[in-house]
Amino acid sequence: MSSIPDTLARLEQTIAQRKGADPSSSYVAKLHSRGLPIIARKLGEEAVETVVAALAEDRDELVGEAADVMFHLLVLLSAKDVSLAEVMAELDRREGVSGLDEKASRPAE
Ligand SMILES: N=c1c2ncn([C@@H]3O[C@H](COP(=O)(O)OP(=O)(O)OP(=O)(O)O)[C@@H](O)[C@H]3O)c2ncn1[C@@H]1O[C@H](COP(=O)(O)O)[C@@H](O)[C@H]1O
Repeated sequence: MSSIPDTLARLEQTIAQRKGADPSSSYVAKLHSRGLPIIARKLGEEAVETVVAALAEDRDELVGEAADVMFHLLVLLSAKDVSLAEVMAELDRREGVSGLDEKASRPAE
C-alpha cells in the first residue's frame, strides 16, 4: 500500500505536469481549460457525492468518491497556485489543538 504523502505528492506533480497538456487527451488539462468556476463546481459535486455515499452506507462507493474529492481538490489548489505543502503546514500548525478549544478562543462576534 502506498504511503499517504507519497501518493498525494505524486498526484500533485502529475497535475502540475498535465495542466498545460492538450485538453483532448488530458482530463486535468480539460478542467483547467474550462476555468476555475467549473473546477470549483466539480469539487462541490464530488463532495456531495461523497456525502451521499457515506449516508448510503456504501463503503466502496465512499472510497471512490473520497478519491474523486481529493483529486479535484488538488486540481483546484493547483489552479490557485496553492501547494499541498502549504495545506500540510496548516494541518501541522493545528496539530494538538482541539477544535473545541480553538473555537472557544475565537473573538466573540
Ligand atoms: N486521479 C485522477 C482522477 N480521479 C478522477 N478522475 C476523473 O474525474 C472525472 C470525474 O468523473 P465524473 O464521472 O464525476 O465526471 P464526468 O461526468 O466524467 O466529467 P464532466 O464531463 O462532468 O466534467 C472522471 O473523468 C475521472 O476519470 C481523475 N482523472 C485523473 N486522475 C489522475 O490524474 C492523472 C492525469 O490525468 P489526465 O490529465 O487525464 O492525463 C491520471 O494519471 C491520474 O493519476
